[in-house]
Amino acid sequence: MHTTSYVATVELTQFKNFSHANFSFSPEMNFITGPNGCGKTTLLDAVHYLSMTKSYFHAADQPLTQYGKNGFRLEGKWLLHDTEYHLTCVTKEGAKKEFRVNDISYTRLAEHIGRFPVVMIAPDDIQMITGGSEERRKWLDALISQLSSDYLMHLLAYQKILSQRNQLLRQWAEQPSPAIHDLLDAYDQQWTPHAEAIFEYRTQICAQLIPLTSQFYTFLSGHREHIQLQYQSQLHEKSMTTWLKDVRKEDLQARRSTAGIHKDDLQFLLNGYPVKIHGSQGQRKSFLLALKLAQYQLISKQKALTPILMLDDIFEKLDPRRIQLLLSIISMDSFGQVLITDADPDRLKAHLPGYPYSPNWIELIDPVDKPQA
Ligand SMILES: Nc1ncnc2c1ncn2[C@@H]1O[C@H](COP(=O)(O)OP(=O)(O)OP(=O)(O)O)[C@@H](O)[C@H]1O
Repeated sequence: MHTTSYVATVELTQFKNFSHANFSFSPEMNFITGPNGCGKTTLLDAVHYLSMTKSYFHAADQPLTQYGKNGFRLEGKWLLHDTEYHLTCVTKEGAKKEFRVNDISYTRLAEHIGRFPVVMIAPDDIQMITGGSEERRKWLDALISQLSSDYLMHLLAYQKILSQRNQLLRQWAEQPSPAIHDLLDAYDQQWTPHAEAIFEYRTQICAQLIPLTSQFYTFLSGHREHIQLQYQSQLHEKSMTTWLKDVRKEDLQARRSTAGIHKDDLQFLLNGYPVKIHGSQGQRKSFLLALKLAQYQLISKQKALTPILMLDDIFEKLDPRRIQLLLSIISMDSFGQVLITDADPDRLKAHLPGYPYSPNWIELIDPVDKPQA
């Protein structure tokens, strides 16, 4: 039996265009509409921030702080297993970010990740399909990190050693010394167990993710198209230890680490051809939706609770039939709270007759006293 995890209210202070605003949400479907630039995406990002301790769209906090201010505050009331949680985040220029749940701060922010799960789908996510392999690894890493703090720990350690190892290789190129081999041996000994653990996690997750994504895509295409996905990793061929021995010379020449799980990728095929090259815009978007819905189902299954699903302006380029099929998927019992933004309320209204719940509408207006840069 799944528990619904949902956000009941959020309060935003000095967060982008919101000087101060409160919002209440339904535990089921929420439609957020309003003209371009009124803050629909920002509202979803506030929910994401409270759930993941960071923005979905910006790596740093500074672009989120309202122009001319020196920090922002976000508060939210979450319901999880019928218990209320108050999440608060306060940022101030030059000070450490404060993050509290029911007035208790974390020693490490990473401890918060995965407690109040969310899945976001936004237009730029299409980069996962059309962009380089880093986009797909980032997505897979965020997914698995929500499921396992052990994975996140391995990933952070792996990345730290990768950057130190690359720095060492660059330094060696400037000042070669035979001591490099002992130093690399020491790094590699520490590095290998993290690589093997990450590979193991990715293999296990992909084994579940691949059939789920295929099912969602087949459904979204009205059973007319089929996809294939593949987890690609050098570690399928041989162990990390063997790779590191085999590429030592190459690493020294290239002045960077040429083998490891930072080279992994996911391959997406539609009817046997790379969707990145051959897929139409609607087909690529459907692929993205199928991946994210599979991500949702995985998190939901492993945590035995339904994450918050946020769809930011994703209907563009989808034909009405695919929109209807998508809405029918997310209105199934296996989905919990959904937050959808669209600048066009009529597009959402057009699909309401087939929708089982009466949604909560949040209509944002273009603020007259919009803060200026
Ligand atoms: N640091 C900031 N301080 C104040 N306002 C900001 C800041 N950064 C961005 N803005 C403004 O805040 C608004 C944020 O808009 P947001 O992207 O949330 O709108 P939206 O309703 O999703 O728009 P669209 O329909 O175009 O996607 C924009 O008007 C933007 O110019």
